[in-house]
Amino acid sequence: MDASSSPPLTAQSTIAVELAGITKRFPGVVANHDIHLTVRKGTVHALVGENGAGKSTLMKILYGMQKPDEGTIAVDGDQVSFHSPADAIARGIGMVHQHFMLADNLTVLENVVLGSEKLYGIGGGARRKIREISERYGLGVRPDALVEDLGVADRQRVEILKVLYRGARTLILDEPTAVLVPQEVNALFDNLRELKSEGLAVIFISHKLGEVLSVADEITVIRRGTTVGTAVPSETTPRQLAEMMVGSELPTPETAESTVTDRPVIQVENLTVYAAGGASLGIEAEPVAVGGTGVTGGMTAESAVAGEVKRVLDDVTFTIHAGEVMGIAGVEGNGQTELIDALIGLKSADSGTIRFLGEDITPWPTRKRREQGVGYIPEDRHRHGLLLEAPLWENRILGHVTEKPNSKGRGGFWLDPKAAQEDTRRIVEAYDVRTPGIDVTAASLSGGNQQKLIVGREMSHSPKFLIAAHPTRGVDVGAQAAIWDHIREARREGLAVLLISADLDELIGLSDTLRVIYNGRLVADADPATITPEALGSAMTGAASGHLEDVEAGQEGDAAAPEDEAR
Ligand SMILES: Nc1ncnc2c1ncn2[C@@H]1O[C@H](COP(=O)(O)OP(=O)(O)OP(=O)(O)O)[C@@H](O)[C@H]1O
Repeated sequence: MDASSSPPLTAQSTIAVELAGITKRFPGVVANHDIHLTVRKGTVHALVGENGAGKSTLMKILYGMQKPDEGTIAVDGDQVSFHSPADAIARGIGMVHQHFMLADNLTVLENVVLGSEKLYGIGGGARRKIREISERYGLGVRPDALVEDLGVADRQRVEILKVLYRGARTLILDEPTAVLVPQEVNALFDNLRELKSEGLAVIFISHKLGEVLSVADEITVIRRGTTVGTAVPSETTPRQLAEMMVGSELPTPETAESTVTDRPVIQVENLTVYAAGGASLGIEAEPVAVGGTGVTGGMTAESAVAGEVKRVLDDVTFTIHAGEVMGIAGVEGNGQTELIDALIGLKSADSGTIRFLGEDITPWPTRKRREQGVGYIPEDRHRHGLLLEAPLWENRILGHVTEKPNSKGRGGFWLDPKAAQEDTRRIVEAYDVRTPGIDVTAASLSGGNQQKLIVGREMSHSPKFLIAAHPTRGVDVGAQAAIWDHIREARREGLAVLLISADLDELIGLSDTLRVIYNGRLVADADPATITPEALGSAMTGAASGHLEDVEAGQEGDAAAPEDEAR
């Protein structure tokens, strides 16, 4: 900054937030040790570091969710002491969490005013304010839209608007791009630039180092709980940034050779699932009585009148062979969740069949599928992957209580806590789960380390078919490479994988075959060796179908690849 510019800005007046000497201890862990962070107004300040480095803890301290053991916080030059998020909000600090906190069945306006009714009321005043903020920062938020009808990117904009409505001048965004496709990431970055130009400060946490370098003005690197330096984006590469994070040179990732065989492991034919409640993809549908109850209670094909009920999965056919990773690209909400649920048995097929190693498993319950070798890395690790309040080793057993020990002596731990504890120690070691021990609760692990534990657990059972939903979401670059290596190693031994990921680099890097899902249908396929993230991203919005290389060459196809094609 040019200090002689007029009117002169004192250093203090340009600083939004200053954290000094922050230390925070948990039993067995020093999460933050003497951390210093200065965030200037009108900038995007990125915070990067390995899983468990202490980023979230630091942000929870700034947002009043946790109290530091030592250190000071200054906002706009004033020393503050926060006892709750309400205190932080009152001083203009806002946080957009990775897991959105909106009520689906309420409108945008209702969600925004909830808890802040005193600010602008609940009617015309609130609506006017929402419109004003939306226009000012280019958020494109409609106050009367129902949140459940909104896609992920729109929900995120509502969350951002919500904190701006409460008067935030410093916004903390915790891994905001993890759930977005490239086009949506660009739109978010445009929004952030608008916020900057109005003098707001944004603290941006991300593991995607390329994005960090493109959007940040300043970068602070945290390693093992302490600040190790700052980086200037124009003079830094993603690799250099990663090396600052880990404190050593990164190994060059191995290149993957194809291991695809011609032995089908999973064969899905004409799989169709109807929306239980109608318009889950945001398309109008007639209400239809749902047959059955509980999680497997989808309606029967007979009860659904064609054309009236939305097919959330529409005539889906594919085969995955031993040694093959099949990636599915798609904007969230296009049938991925239903496909996963149908494969693991949480949702019943309304028509079509699922074969596993030649056997028709369509009527099988989840437990039987799991016992026979279907591994499952769920989309929502908190809801389906972990018992947050249970110790790590009990989480090791979760979902595998009925299994007999396999040839490697793993599994069947229900009556054998010692074996579970031993295997948990092995996973902690093999997957580099950063934890003081295996008796701490899953809740006390950092997000990325929770993910590593789940992946380790599922891989331990030597699955024959792995459903992997966002297997490296929230995981740092080093741990991502390690998880890929584990999956590739199992693939070499014949594992078949269905990979669903919002990370297009991961889809392209790990898959042997690629499909695009749109509106519940597999509309396109691509060769991971040649496709670009941009072309894939564009097909995900429904802009292209058929074989994507053909589309680029101007010969649009109309169907997915032949189902038994092996590479
Ligand atoms: N409530 C808690 N109780 C005990 N330990 C905790 C608690 N919260 C965090 N920790 C520990 O503090 C350390 C820092 O965790 P933190 O969540 O801040 O990391 P992070 O940098 O945000 O990681 P990630 O990238 O995986 O989200 C970790 O070792 C974690 O296990």
